[in-house]
Amino acid sequence: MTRLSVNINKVATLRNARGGDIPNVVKVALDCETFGADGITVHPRPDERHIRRADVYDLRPLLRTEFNIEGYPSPEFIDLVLKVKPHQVTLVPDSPTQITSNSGWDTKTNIDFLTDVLDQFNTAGIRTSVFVSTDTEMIEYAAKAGADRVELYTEPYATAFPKDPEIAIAPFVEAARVARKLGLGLNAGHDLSLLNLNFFYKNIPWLDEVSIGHALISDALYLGLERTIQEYKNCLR
Ligand SMILES: CC(=O)[C@@H](O)[C@H](O)COP(=O)(O)O
Ligand SMILES: NCC(=O)COP(=O)(O)O
Repeated sequence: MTRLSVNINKVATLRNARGGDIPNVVKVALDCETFGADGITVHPRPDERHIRRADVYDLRPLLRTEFNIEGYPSPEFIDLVLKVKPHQVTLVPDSPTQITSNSGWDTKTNIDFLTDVLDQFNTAGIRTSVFVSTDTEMIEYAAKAGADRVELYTEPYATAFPKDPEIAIAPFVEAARVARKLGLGLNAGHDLSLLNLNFFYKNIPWLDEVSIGHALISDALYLGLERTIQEYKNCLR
């Protein structure tokens, strides 16, 4: 079964636009779970432009499904994750000024850093995932660093999909096979949508989890949150 983790960053973006508590991020997360989400993902960024540190603490005791925290492993991020102890932490190589994640790790260059950080999370009993491109050497070094899983950065797939789905998926199938051979679990995310998700799943059915935010929350404006989550779940069958 491929799990759907709903990324609620964009719900916090909307909340922050007015400075109040509408929409309430915790309520939306709990509703996502009620509507069928298998997990909740947040990506607290240093400027707290969407998810705030306080949201992460508020969510932890109330969620009933898997909690995945993504982010760059700065000392502050590591401290937050070790205190909150989510089910999974996903390491992303973002600089503080980035608009959104736009690449996977260079796991070879950063092997010492990643090994040290992953060791801290593994010791704390938190499942670890490393955000990577489809470059198979990067996946091999993620395994060497001690990751439990890799998350494939799917923006290049989403961009190439409308023109030629077969060409778009090919490097992802190869990367997924390499990850499986290395004994790594497999996640995927970024720009997955109702348009491209089912084809991705059909080609890589051993995928453990997808985390989806931007397109899913946008679709919910038209379809409502409950129907949207059901439609995304239908893409994973
Ligand atoms: C790690 C990743 O793929 C990102 O998609 C991220 O979690 C989304 O972050 P923003 O919501 O800040 O664009
Ligand atoms: N890890 C990817 C994620 O959580 C959501 O990415 P997106 O759907 O907002 O592009």
